[in-house]
Amino acid sequence: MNEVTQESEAEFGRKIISANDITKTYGSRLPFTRSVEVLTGASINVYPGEIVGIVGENGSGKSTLMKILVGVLDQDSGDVTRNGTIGWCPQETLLYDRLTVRETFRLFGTGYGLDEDEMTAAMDDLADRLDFERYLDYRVDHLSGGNRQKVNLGIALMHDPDVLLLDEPYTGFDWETYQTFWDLSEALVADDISIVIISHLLQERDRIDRIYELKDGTLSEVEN
Ligand SMILES: Nc1ncnc2c1ncn2[C@@H]1O[C@H](COP(=O)(O)OP(=O)(O)OP(=O)(O)O)[C@@H](O)[C@H]1O
Repeated sequence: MNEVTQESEAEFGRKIISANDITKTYGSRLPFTRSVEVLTGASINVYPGEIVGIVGENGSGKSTLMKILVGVLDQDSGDVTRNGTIGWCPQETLLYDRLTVRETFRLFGTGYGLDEDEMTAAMDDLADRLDFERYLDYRVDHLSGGNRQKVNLGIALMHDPDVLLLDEPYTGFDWETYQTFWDLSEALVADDISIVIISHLLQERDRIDRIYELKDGTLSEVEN
């Protein structure tokens, strides 16, 4: 093995997520409409314990990129490597309306392979930290938008992921919850968990370690 390869392997070991030269074009939804070329060679690295922001205009492809990083959408070309467990908070909550919050945690907890005690401990801890204990027996379709987002975030966190990918997670949060969200994020980062966050809000920039801008299908790191 030559020196360059050894060096890149050593560096690679530190990356939680590494994506190189990702391309993605959506086929046209309707006949006679054009396909949409969204990503044309996007690359990003995420290291342990950092908060990485992704900014870009509406429709620039941020959610598409995040879905590819998570692994729920396939890229057309390029590689994604994940060195840890992932928690994902999609822009539109993927929750089942007819389940209660408690049942929702059981469902996802089972999916994550947690046992009964782990599930209950994670749910109680997150309900306390995000302040939704009193809604545990509410059906999801009876929750306010902000409380659905809290549950969405709780679900993304309940299996102690190594990296949390958040697609505008605080839509609908009130100010107090927004602060709680950032306190929680700081605690996670102190535990070496990484956070990738799609954000539109300029006032958050000082909370974020590195920012990538998505423009014309590629990512470039911008001054923070
Ligand atoms: N399933 C799909 N099929 C076809 N086109 C799609 C699909 N999903 C997204 N697009 C298109 O791909 C482009 C990028 O969408 P995407 O949602 O990734 O952007 P975004 O940067 O997250 O936008 P926003 O800031 O508005 O949330 C848009 O032009 C969108 O219309």
